[in-house]
Amino acid sequence: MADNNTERVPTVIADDVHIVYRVRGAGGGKGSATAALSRIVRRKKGEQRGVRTVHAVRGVSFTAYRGEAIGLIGTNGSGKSTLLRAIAGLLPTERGKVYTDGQPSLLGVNAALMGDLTGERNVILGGLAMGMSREQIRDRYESIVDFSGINEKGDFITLPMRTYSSGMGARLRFSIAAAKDHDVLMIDEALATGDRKFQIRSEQRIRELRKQAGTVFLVSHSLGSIRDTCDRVLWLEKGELLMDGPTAEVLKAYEKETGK
Ligand SMILES: Nc1ncnc2c1ncn2[C@@H]1O[C@H](COP(=O)(O)OP(=O)(O)OP(=O)(O)O)[C@@H](O)[C@H]1O
Repeated sequence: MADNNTERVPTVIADDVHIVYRVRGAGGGKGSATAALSRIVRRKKGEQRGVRTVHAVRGVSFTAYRGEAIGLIGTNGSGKSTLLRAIAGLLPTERGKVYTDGQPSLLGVNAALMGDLTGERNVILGGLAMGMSREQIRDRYESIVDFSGINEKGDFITLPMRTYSSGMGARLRFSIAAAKDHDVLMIDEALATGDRKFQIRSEQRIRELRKQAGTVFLVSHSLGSIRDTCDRVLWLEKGELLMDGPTAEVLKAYEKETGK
C-alpha cells in the first residue's frame, strides 16, 4: 500500500449518483400493438414522445482516496463506463453529485485520437490534450513510443493510426496517458486489449502512478488485471453498487455469483 495512503486524502466523492441517458428517435415499430402499448405507458410515466430513457447508474456512493487503485467490475451493461464518464465530468448527473480533487483524466479504448494521423502526430496531439507542453512531449516522446511497444515489429509509429490493430491503438493511448502524472487516472479496458508483456508493463506503471499520490480507477473484465493492480474493488450490477471492499473479498463474491 502507498505510504501516503495513511493520510486518507479524498480525491473523488460520489454521493448518491444517478445517471440517465435519453435516447431520441427510439420509438421503433410504430404500427405494432406492443409499440402502441409501450407509447401509452411511457406517456403515463411523463416521458417525452420519441425519447427513451436508460437509468444506467442508480444511487452510487463511495469515496476514493489518494494512493488507491480501484477496480470496477460487473457484467456487460452494468454501468461501469457510464460511472467513469460521470466522474470525468463528461456526463451530467440526474441526481446526486460527484466531487473531485483536480481534473480526472479518462483513458478509454475510445479516447479521441485521430485515425488518419500517424501515431507520431497522435502522441503530440494526445500530449497537448492532456495539458503537456511541447517541450514535455518532446522530452518524453521516445519513452512513450518505447513503452507502447508499437515499433517492436517495424516502424509503425509513422503509419496512420487506422492501420493499427485494436490492441496497438489501446497500447498507444495508454502510453500517452501514462506519460503524465495524474491526480485521478481512469482506465477503461485499456489493459485487456494489450498482450501479456504490455499488461505487465502497464501494471508496473499504475503502481508508480499510485506512489505519486494519484488515484487510479480501472475498468476491466480481466479479473487477473484487477487482482494484480487494485487493492479495492467496486462491483456494479444494473447500475447499483453491489459491493465495495478489498479486492480478494469482492472478487471471491463476484466469482461465486458469475461462476467464473
Ligand atoms: N450513449 C448511450 N445512450 C444510451 N444508453 C447507453 C449509452 N451508453 C450506455 N448506455 C446504456 O447504459 C447502461 C450501462 O452501460 P455501460 O456502458 O456504462 O456499461 P458497462 O458496465 O461499462 O458495460 P460493458 O462491460 O459491456 O462495457 C447499458 O444499459 C447501456 O445500454
